[in-house]
Amino acid sequence: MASQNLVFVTGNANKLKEVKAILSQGGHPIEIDNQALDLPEIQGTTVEVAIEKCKRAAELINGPCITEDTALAFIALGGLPGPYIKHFMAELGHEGLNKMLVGFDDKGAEAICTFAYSAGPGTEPIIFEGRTAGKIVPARGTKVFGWDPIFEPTVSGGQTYAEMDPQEKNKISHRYKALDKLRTYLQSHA
Ligand SMILES: O=c1nc[nH]c2c1ncn2[C@H]1C[C@H](O)[C@@H](COP(=O)(O)OP(=O)(O)OP(=O)(O)O)O1
Ligand SMILES: [Mg+2]
Repeated sequence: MASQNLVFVTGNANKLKEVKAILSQGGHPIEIDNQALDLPEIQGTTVEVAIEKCKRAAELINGPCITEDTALAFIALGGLPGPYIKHFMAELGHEGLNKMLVGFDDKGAEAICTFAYSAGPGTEPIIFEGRTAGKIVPARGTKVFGWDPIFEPTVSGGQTYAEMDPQEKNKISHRYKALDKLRTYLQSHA
């Protein structure tokens, strides 16, 4: 990156908080600015959604930027709701999301974070993906961020994301893993 700060285009305050926390750690902290735009999101794979969203963001702010898409993929449902989790979450809530899996033995799920970096309008965004495996459980913990209360990562010792200390979540999360790749890219292209 050049000397200018990176702009993270997101309307989600909780995402921004975690991204700032994760990128402030390590030897070379990366500072980011935020623009809270509600970008249109197409249907498709997590990568297709992420690429189109980032292209649109770069056009709107007319400069380099990053965007982020979060998906929650239920294994028994072939990866759905996936990138559509926001709408499923809004309509069904934690209880409804659990009920979607009632007929299935497999409660496995994967949290997927897809960052996209655009060097500016007209350039092809680059994708950085992070995945954390776990399962869907009845809600436990603080109801602060989305589906955190119903996602129990495999490596958390039985805690849901919402029961974990935020710093602990940020060490194993889908978002952390994607940002780790983005950080490596930005540092080697400084
Ligand atoms: O770590 C997380 N833990 C729990 N819930 C989460 C997490 N990360 C995103 N979420 C929720 C927010 C939204 O309901 C959906 C993703 O939708 P997504 O379009 O990527 O986010 P958004 O529209 O809120 O913000 P943005 O302006 O960056 O698109 O999953
Ligand atoms: Mg969104």
